[in-house]
Amino acid sequence: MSITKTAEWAKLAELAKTVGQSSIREAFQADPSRFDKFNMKLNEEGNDFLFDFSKNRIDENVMAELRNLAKVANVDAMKKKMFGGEKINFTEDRAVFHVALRHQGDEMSTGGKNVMPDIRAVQAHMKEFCSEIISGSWTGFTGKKIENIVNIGIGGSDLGPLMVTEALNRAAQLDWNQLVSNSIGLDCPALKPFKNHLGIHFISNVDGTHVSEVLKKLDQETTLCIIASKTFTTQETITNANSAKRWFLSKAPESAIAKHFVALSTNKEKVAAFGIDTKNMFEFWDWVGGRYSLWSAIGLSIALSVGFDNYMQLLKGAASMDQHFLNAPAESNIPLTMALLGVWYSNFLGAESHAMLPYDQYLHRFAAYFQQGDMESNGKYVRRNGDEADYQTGPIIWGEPGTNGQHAFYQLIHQGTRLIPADFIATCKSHNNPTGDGLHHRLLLANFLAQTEALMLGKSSSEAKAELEKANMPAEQIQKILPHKIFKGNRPTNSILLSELNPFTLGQLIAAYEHKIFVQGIIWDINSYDQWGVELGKQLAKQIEPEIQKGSTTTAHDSSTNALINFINARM
Ligand SMILES: O=P(O)(O)OC[C@H]1O[C@](O)(CO)[C@@H](O)[C@@H]1O
Repeated sequence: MSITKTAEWAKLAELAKTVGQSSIREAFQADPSRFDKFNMKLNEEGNDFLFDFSKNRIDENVMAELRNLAKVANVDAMKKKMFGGEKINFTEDRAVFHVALRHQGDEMSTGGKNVMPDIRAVQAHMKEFCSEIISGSWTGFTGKKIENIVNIGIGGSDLGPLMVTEALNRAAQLDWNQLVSNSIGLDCPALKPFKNHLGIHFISNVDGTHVSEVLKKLDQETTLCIIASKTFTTQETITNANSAKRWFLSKAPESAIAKHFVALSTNKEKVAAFGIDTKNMFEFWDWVGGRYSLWSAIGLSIALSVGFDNYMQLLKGAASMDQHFLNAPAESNIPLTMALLGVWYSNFLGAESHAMLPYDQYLHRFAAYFQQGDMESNGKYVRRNGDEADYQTGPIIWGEPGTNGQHAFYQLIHQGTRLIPADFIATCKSHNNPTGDGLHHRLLLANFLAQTEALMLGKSSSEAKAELEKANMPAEQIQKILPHKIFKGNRPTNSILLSELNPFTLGQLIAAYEHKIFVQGIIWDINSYDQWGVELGKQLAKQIEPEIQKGSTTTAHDSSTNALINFINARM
């Protein structure tokens, strides 16, 4: 039965006409303890995680009905199946078991096999390798230490490591206290740096510009290439890897490949065929989805960048969120609540997108990472039974860090015609304090807080009018300008506050969003763990590639595709 035919769905559709249209501003005025009712907190290993969802068009009734919807959709049973290693990715006949990769105990089984010994063996290999590279005991073909790491991969084999290495990029290179002679003391305590001396680079796009621009700055003697590909067949990655090999061999002998190329993959044969010694391969398994793979060997570039211990802290943070998701009751379950709010806006209030707005420059790739995480997972119209969904599924995920976004697209969130629920993410402490008195971080947080308040409150006609009158604007002018100065408000936001950004809290944050995606996929009755939708374009690209030849013409396609190919071929 379609979820839309349930009594719970019908009740929510009714509530959408009342509570869904009601004023959040008035709800706060009517209930001074609204925040207390609609926030959830975690404290793990000295790290605080606050999820405030009080600035939403909800009441207790709506939340209870949303939780009932999760119940009829069997979220709890499916959650147990995922953590139990069952093959819930039925179109690929695979378990969805990335949670095992960050498990802190000794047993997690799928298909009757405890996978923890294999996971620990790969982690031990990663640890040893990281220690050799970071300490410099691993040397290149001319005896020099490795200085630069290049991760060659795409999608899940790129975006996770890229996002996390950027997020933990705090290095101990800039001590503002020494630069600012009249420092008035640190408001923001200096936090621990994570990043070490290694340069980390990423090559993903098949555009030859990407590989060229990255490699031109590097030296073959001191560079390590990590070829990251679950399948080791992805066209972009193999093309880039071959070009990197060509670049390397222009200066080094074939025998030096073992010191400068390692592979992260599930496919031993293809790795060997590429010319990488399988001793230098870090394995993972088919039950790790590409977009959930940063917890596996795919995280090697992260471990190299911030050290193995910090990498394990990231996994530990994710594991703590796993336990919370698995065991916390629905009434205090953060990922479940994030998911239910998304369903509320997508399915009952017509929202088409969801903005992710981290007020933290280190998280500048966070939205890009979850574009794949969410949209490749839940961008599907076919239900698990093969029927077409008669409701909206995955939203469009987008976002940029604040405050930059404020000067770019927030106009549309404030006064546009669309409803855009948004997650605002910030940290209480900053890693950087250029003025010595915490000014930057206070301004950042003031903007973070002001935006969610403004989106919720809006500005009424009388408020806008009073402002204009105070500025002594002539009545005629006020009349003309007033409609443009009104903000309807009532725009929903969640606020997520971390005490600080560190490997542990980052792990928690990522895992929370992963589980949100899981819950939504269950409610929408889709398989969140396959990605057949990216196949058709790949197939056609393979067919078209040989037709792109200087001077040749084609009539094999529709008139637009033919004309485009012929236009290119005439100008190459
Ligand atoms: O790691 P691989 O096998 O090279 O795949 C890269 C990416 O390609 C996809 O299969 C499709 O975009 C992703 O799911 C995956 O993360």
